[in-house]
Amino acid sequence: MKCILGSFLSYPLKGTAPYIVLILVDCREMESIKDPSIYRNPVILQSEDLANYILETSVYPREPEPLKELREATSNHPWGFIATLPEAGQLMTLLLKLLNPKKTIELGVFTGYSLLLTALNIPDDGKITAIDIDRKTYEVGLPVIKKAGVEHKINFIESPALPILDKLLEDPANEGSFDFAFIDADKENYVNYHERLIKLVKVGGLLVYDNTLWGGTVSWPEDKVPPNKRSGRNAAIEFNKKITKDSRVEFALTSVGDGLNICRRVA
Ligand SMILES: C[S@@+](CC[C@H](N)C(=O)[O-])C[C@H]1O[C@@H](n2cnc3c(N)ncnc32)[C@H](O)[C@@H]1O
Ligand SMILES: O=c1cc(-c2ccc(O)cc2)oc2c(O)c(O)ccc12
Repeated sequence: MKCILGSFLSYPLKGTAPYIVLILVDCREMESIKDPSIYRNPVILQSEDLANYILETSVYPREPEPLKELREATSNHPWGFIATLPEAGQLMTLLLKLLNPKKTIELGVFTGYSLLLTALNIPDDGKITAIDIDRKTYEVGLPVIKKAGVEHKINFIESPALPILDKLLEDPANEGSFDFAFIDADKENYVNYHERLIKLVKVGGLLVYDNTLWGGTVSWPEDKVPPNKRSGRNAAIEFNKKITKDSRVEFALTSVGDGLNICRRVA
């Protein structure tokens, strides 16, 4: 279906009647033009060129081969754009190297980019509890995870995350037992995840939340945000507000990728 992108009056020949020229585009393209999320980091960074500069000079050249392979396998998936961005992955890798966690948890696996990078950066006897409602997407990346020799570190659980966190909290031995948590599932539940994870992650451990700037829309007036982006934008605003007031963490709301809110449990 075609949509009207623009129009103008044309006078082809002197003395002839003017006619209206309509500029038609495919409606899906029109949707993209109105929706800045098709551009990587459209508002968070100054420009698309700057995002590409970071990727081409610093991220892609140092991206480990298995992650590149998994990212390429994901690019064919219709929902490929929701995967954790490689520049966010690079910062996570650095955090993992600094923290050296043994026991981690991930909410929102999709095809496994953040999961694989975590598995590559914890010790051989390290363990990741990885939770997602959809095992099929995990299976897209699983051959790459197996080839990288890190599947034994992963306990994949196909389930909504909240009941699994509640189940973990039924056993007091799990309290303060995780070194690192990465949260990238449904954004509307971030505040609920935080209340559980703050008890599961030890003092000194990290909780890293993705998409906390939601394409830059957190700073837009709500009526300027496309309706399909409002729920994520409002969830990110509510979550960031909660973290700012939460004395149990020190944190940095960073503009890497789609906005990583990096929290360290201090109490
Ligand atoms: C943005 S993707 C995760 C991207 C992933 N971290 C990566 O590196 O590619 C979000 C994932 O959260 C999952 N999800 C959505 N709601 C969920 C829930 N309530 N509990 C667990 N997973 C959920 C979706 O199935 C999807 O795979
Ligand atoms: O456009 C999205 C959507 C999601 C999303 C939506 C609903 C869920 O239950 C989970 C995730 O996540 C995204 C994401 O993590 C991202 O980095 C970019 C875009 C989206």
